[in-house]
Amino acid sequence: MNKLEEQRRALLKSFLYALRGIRFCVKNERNMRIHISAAVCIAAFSFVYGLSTVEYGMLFFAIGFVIVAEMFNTGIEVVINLEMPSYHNLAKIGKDVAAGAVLVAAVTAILIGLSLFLHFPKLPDTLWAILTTPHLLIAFILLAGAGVLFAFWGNHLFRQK
Ligand SMILES: Nc1ncnc2c1ncn2[C@@H]1O[C@H](COP(=O)(O)OP(=O)(O)OP(=O)(O)O)[C@@H](O)[C@H]1O
Repeated sequence: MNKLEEQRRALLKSFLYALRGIRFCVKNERNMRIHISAAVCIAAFSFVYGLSTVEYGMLFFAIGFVIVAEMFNTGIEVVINLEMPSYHNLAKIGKDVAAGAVLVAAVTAILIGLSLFLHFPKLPDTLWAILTTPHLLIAFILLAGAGVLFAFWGNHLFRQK
């Protein structure tokens, strides 16, 4: 195997490990699935609402920020559980700080969401348009229902090892 092929394989492997990490979080962390479901519903709403390119950038950054925070939290929890399965004050601080980071990210995302969507009369007009357009209403009800199912029972979609 030549050097280039070796590098290509190493790159592919690290990409697969990263995907495995994402899969672990989605499978094992209900909060992660709640974030994903909420993000999909908000993204769908934003397409009806209509945002500028910069606003879409802010929205997707806020979504990614929360998901990344949740993944770091999960990683820290796993390492603490490995190193300190019994009660320890430092383990408690570590987990509480990691959970605090997710809370900060979520509050930041909510503030960004409010600054993007809290515009009058655009917000009530969009909600009214969804409520009075049957295909949009059905699409959002199905999306919200699927989101709830995925958030609370989505772990069953994964093969149990
Ligand atoms: N080994 C430990 N020593 C001391 N306190 C701990 C320990 N493990 C957990 N805790 C405390 O219990 C809280 C909950 O921990 P847990 O591991 O159950 O995470 P969690 O809140 O269920 O996270 P998630 O819902 O994201 O999986 C922590 O924030 C921490 O305060």
